[in-house]
Amino acid sequence: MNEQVDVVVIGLGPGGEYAAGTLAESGLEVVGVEAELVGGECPYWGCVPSKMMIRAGNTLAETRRVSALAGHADVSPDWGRVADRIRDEATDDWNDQVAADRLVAKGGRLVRGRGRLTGPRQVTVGERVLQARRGVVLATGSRPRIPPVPGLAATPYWTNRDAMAAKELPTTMLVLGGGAIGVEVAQVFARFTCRVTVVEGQDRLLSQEEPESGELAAQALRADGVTVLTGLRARQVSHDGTEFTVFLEGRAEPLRAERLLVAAGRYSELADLGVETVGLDPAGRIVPTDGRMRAAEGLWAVGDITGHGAFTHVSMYQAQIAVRDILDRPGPDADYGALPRVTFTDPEIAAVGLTERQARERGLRVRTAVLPNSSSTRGWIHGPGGEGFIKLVEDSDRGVLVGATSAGPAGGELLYGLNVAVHAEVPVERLQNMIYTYPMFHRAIEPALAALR
Ligand SMILES: Cc1cc2nc3c(=O)[nH]c(=O)nc-3n(C[C@H](O)[C@H](O)[C@H](O)COP(=O)(O)OP(=O)(O)OC[C@H]3O[C@@H](n4cnc5c(N)ncnc54)[C@H](O)[C@@H]3O)c2cc1C
Ligand SMILES: NC(=O)c1ccc[n+]([C@@H]2O[C@H](COP(=O)([O-])OP(=O)(O)OC[C@H]3O[C@@H](n4cnc5c(N)ncnc54)[C@H](O)[C@@H]3O)[C@@H](O)[C@H]2O)c1
Repeated sequence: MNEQVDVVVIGLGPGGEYAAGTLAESGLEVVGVEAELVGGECPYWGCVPSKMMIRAGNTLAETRRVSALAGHADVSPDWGRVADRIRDEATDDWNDQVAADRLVAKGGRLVRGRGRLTGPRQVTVGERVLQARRGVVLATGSRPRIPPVPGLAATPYWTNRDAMAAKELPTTMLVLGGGAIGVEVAQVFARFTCRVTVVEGQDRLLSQEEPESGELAAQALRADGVTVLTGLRARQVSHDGTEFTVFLEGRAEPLRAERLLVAAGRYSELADLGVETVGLDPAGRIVPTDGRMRAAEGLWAVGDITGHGAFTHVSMYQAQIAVRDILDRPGPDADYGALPRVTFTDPEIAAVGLTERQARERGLRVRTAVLPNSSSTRGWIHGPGGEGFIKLVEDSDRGVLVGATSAGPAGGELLYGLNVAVHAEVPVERLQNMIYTYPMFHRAIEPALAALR
């Protein structure tokens, strides 16, 4: 069956769904192709359920601080409440009808199935061949990377999908990987009394971020009873029907646990997308794009597949740019200089732009400052749970911030001001002469600016 349409969007995660819906609303004939659930990883197995868990875990942690601040509270964690809320409020029990209807209400058409490029501006889904007059948007996201550890593939390991859908928590869990997923899930599960061990191959948690961020994450996890092992890799994994046994390099004693969560990064599979039919490398790790998200003639790519940061906000930002380009509307090219990200541990660890190391590697002349929250009035008032810091990275030749980290109880929200400063290249001298509200956590930015060395 051959059909002519204006645009075909393959993959309806956050970026694809936005692009398909917006293009359809603008009057184009749009087909969205989705192999699983409309909405993608974020609402069903990613951001939304994980943040719902974290909200619950943080509530428990806060009540445990009552004794230090306000009296006495007895808390009995109940994972059932969290699992129910994820089923009822977040995922509709992993049913995407509402999202599918939303696309149709905007004028789009949904084709369920796995799409692949079969030539320029052409997508095939099963027997159906869709010819897209304007072009195709590729938004097929990413999947968990399973490291090639001997034995691992044959075991019933968990990925983020199993962790997000868990109706009951295991009593013990090993987490392979101390990145964003590893630390967020480890802390929540520990707060619901699961005994968790995180094994991270690099010498610190959150290894892409500032060293201070990794240290803070490790401190926070340890305070919740998590065992944190860094600089160690698994060399053999097995499962005996009940329990996992994991041998680590350089250690004779194995680790054992009821569950093993693999959180060792994600990858995009291009081999089955037919990208070679439009001149792209099917063995590539990402789809390279220009500033307008163009990947080839009549092809745009957005989201995790572009390799510019596996975040929902990146996918949606890119989708906005691709939509503008498809509709021939003016607007700036994609700019990743002020890419914000937040790891939702308690305390939240947020960052924008370059780390100190990245800035130095780019040959910038760098001044930095690190200020602990405890040195600010608000940090001191907050007491337990107020741990964190502000770190600033300045390109001293230009006198602007090129990176910043804000960690603390509101670290993610506080990042917004720093995000604007980095994005808009606000001169440090101007930042030093504005009024900072007393006694907010963000007030620590003022002395941090003064401490740049
Ligand atoms: C546990 C977890 C927590 C996260 N938390 C956050 C967070 O707090 N904040 C944040 O910004 N990001 C977070 N992320 C990352 C975020 O979920 C992803 O960056 C985002 O979902 C990527 O969007 P995307 O548009 O690239 O597509 P995806 O969400 O990856 O969706 C791609 C869609 O394409 C479909 N598809 C794939 N191949 C085909 C095909 N051939 N044909 C048809 N359909 C296809 C898939 O079924 C899927 O629905 C988290 C991720 C995880 C796993
Ligand atoms: N709050 C958020 O925005 C949020 C939350 C979760 C996930 N995400 C996104 O999803 C992506 C995937 O998350 P992730 O945590 O799986 O990946 P990640 O890339 O953030 O971290 C993976 C970690 O696993 C380690 N690792 C890899 N192989 C290993 C091995 N064999 N043994 C031990 N450690 C190993 C890596 O060194 C790395 O630190 C993130 O990069 C992020 O973009 C975002």
